[in-house]
Amino acid sequence: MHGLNMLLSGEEIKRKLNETILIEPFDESRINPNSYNLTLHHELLVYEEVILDAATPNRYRRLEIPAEGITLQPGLLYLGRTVEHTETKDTAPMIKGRSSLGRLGLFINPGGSLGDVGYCGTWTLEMHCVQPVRIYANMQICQIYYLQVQGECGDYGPGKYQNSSDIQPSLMYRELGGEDHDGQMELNFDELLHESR
Ligand SMILES: O=c1ccn([C@H]2C[C@H](O)[C@@H](COP(=O)(O)OP(=O)(O)OP(=O)(O)O)O2)c(=O)[nH]1
Repeated sequence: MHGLNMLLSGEEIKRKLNETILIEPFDESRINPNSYNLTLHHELLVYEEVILDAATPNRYRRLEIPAEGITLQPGLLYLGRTVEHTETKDTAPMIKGRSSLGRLGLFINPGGSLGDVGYCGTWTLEMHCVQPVRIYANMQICQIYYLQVQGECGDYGPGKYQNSSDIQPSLMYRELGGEDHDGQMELNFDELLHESR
């Protein structure tokens, strides 16, 4: 008989891999005693609004993390994503920023983020820092861990973030009656600058 809210060990994550847990790509060296380290994709989004409005799409700019890294600035929210696509069939996945980065004042999904049983996709990461801090693409940024769930779960299939493969800004506006069609506009300053030359 399993206890409530049991946390899967690293060994159990490996046993369930490709059965009820998918982590793609998977690297055995990133298994921890009771979690697995996920890595940072090379793109970030930063909102370009003076005030973020929960009820409408907000414009954003896309940044590429160069090989030499990028310095994050305090006072801005950076959205990133994991390189890895994950899926679970019968456990609730959670992600949590690594303590090694918390110790640099870089907060990733503060408080940890609870995923849904049945979520398939890459994870959108919410990051902000206390002091300017340099980060690099492909660094091991957060941990995913798995909780066993008591009782039946509904289907997350139609969830609004299901099958994310890009960084996904907030879709809260859909709940608040905001229009989809005026677009969560992506601002391509670099392209505009090129065109005006
Ligand atoms: O920081 C996070 C938290 C969650 N997720 C994924 C996994 C989760 O299963 C899904 C939905 O997350 P959550 O349930 O927290 O979002 P919501 O705002 O309640 O949306 P929904 O109504 O679709 O559940 O998004 C992320 O990518 N990043």
